[in-house]
Amino acid sequence: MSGVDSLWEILVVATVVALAGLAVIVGLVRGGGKRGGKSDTTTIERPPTTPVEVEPDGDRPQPPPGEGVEDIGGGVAVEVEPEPTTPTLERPASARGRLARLRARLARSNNAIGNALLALLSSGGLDEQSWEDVEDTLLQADLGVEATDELVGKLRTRVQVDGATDPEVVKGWLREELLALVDPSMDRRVAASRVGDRPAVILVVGVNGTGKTTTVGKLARVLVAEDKDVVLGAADTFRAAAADQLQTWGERVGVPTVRSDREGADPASVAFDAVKSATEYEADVVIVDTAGRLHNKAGLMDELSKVKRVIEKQSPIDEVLLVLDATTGQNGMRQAEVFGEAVNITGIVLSKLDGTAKGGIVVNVQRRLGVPVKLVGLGEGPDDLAPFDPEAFVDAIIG
Ligand SMILES: Nc1nc2c(ncn2[C@@H]2O[C@H](COP(=O)(O)OP(=O)(O)OP(=O)(O)O)[C@@H](O)[C@H]2O)c(=O)[nH]1
Repeated sequence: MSGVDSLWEILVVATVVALAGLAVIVGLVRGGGKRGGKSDTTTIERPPTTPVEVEPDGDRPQPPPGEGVEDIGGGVAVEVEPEPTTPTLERPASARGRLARLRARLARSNNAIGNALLALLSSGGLDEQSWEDVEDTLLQADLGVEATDELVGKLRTRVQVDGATDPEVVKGWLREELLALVDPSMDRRVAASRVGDRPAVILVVGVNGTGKTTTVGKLARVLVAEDKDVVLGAADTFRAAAADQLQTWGERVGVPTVRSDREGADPASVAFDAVKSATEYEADVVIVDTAGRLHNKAGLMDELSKVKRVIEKQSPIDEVLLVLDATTGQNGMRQAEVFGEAVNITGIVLSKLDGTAKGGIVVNVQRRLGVPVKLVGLGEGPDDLAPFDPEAFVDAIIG
């Protein structure tokens, strides 16, 4: 064998060895983000760490369409490379006083109830027809038959005994009675603090399109504003974009998302991995988003029970939040009941309360389910989720 041949052989062997080594390194790096026994299905997506904090996008003007294209004259446009940007973190609005801040939105859609009631009650000499009108107004606001009867009964007694028609006095009664129905004594805290040596676990459920993913993203912001370490779990593996959507919410406030690489992956397995990662990460709380499901599809409700059971193999669940679209009325009540049977609901999130004059649903759903409304969604903006405050709510309704 010539010297040249053996040189070639050495070169070939060295190249093969180098390529094999490179392959091993790439494999290790890629595998680095995967977790536990289910490492082939989920990854934890950590957001970039960032030195700069900015206010949320919500109120910032968006770049005009066509930005990045520069007209260099003569009708010729060339693409301009965008300036490299430093990834930035948003600073979410503090949770305190959010409902007061959003009160105008609540009032805009629900003031009509208060105004109609006050007009009727202050009109003096209330006859049967007027009381029926009061009842209708309350029913239209989705207060429910039982609570409506109760409220009208109490107001009738007070009007009979006192006979007052002074609008301010009547307003005071209405405020008192509505507040009693909303029940300020209920514990509305969201369980989001570490329990012993483990993170709190929050599971978010509901039918399609009620606003679950949006709520999880907004809730993460509420908790980040309270300086909590949050991990998100994208167990909505049914809708392709849901995990991306959730991850984007997380990245905006520096929160990692545990998600599957594979569309249609087992949601229980992703939920399990999310809780596991949150434990390893020593997070304060993990919030698991689930796919929207119709309450009348038994298979899907079984799947949800399985997600719950599988998480519980690893950690107790501290909070199961049912997201209800406030505009769905009685159908929403039925959903609430069925979900309540499948998983033990501990709190309600009423989304889209900004677009409906049906604020009475707060009372109705609490009674039917026996669990408190803990959060309300009042818009599509990132900070349009507020802890539910009974007093601010009633004040917004009656003006
Ligand atoms: N006006 C208003 N819109 C909301 C609110 N919450 C959510 N939405 C909108 O509702 C739509 C559905 O929200 P998603 O979070 O994608 O709903 P989802 O329940 O996760 O959907 P599925 O996963 O398909 O079941 C989006 O357009 C949200 O912006 C709210 O409080 N007010």
